[in-house]
Amino acid sequence: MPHMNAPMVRLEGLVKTRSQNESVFELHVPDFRVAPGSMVAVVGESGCGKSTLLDLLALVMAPTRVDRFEIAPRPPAPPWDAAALWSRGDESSLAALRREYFGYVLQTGGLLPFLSVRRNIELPGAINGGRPSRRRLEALARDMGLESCLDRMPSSLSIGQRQRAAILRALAHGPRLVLADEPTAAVDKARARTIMGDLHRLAREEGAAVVVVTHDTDLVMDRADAVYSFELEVVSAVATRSVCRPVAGGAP
Ligand SMILES: Nc1ncnc2c1ncn2[C@@H]1O[C@H](COP(=O)(O)OP(=O)(O)OP(=O)(O)O)[C@@H](O)[C@H]1O
Repeated sequence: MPHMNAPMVRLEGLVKTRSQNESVFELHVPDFRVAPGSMVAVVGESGCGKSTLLDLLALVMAPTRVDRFEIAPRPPAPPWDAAALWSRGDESSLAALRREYFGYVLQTGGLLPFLSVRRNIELPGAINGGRPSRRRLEALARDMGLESCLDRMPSSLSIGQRQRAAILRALAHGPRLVLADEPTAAVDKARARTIMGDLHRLAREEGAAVVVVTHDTDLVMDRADAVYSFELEVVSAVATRSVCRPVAGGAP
């Protein structure tokens, strides 16, 4: 079916300008795409614009300019025109898109310490009025090796287990786009590899698109379907420009 390879996220000609005191940072994203079932990694040195790009993709930060910004969570239904939603200031549609179709994995997991792992995983769905079925949740937990962890409190889990639980939480309500900000920052290299592998496999099985931001290029080079990086240019004493492009051989 032709729509199977249509990008879930398509970003073209984006510019985001951020200023702080007298310094100005300008991020350029000429062409960024993520296909369903694929994992795209965003790598680069500190300050190159990774979090800025993730915030733009998460629809929590408005682009300064953008030629095309489309999100197609349910092909063959036509994509949402995020550029038009931003230019109309349609916050409620942007919020609905985020709530219904997006999942997030944070650096340190972000599990609430006073709820069991199961309740943590059910929470986003409960807020949206649709918690995952017990069967789905337990099947996913089995798949992630977390069966025995569901009814425990996060503090009794290892850091690696907590991070896998956070991935499970992001995926349990069936998001179409998963945004992961340094999801392996808190674990050692061997665990980080396993977690990245799990994230990729689950995304593929679920047909979700994943964008993962990381400092660790080695970790994602042979795992991601595409890798984007940044060319940072100091324009003047106060201005920096960063251009986000696919790394050779990693174009989606
Ligand atoms: N709230 C803000 N207001 C203005 N400029 C900001 C703000 N936050 C970040 N910046 C600037 O935007 C640029 C990109 O920051 P960003 O956080 O996206 O980089 P990053 O690649 O995620 O860095 P790190 O790996 O250190 O988290 C930096 O020059 C930073 O100083």
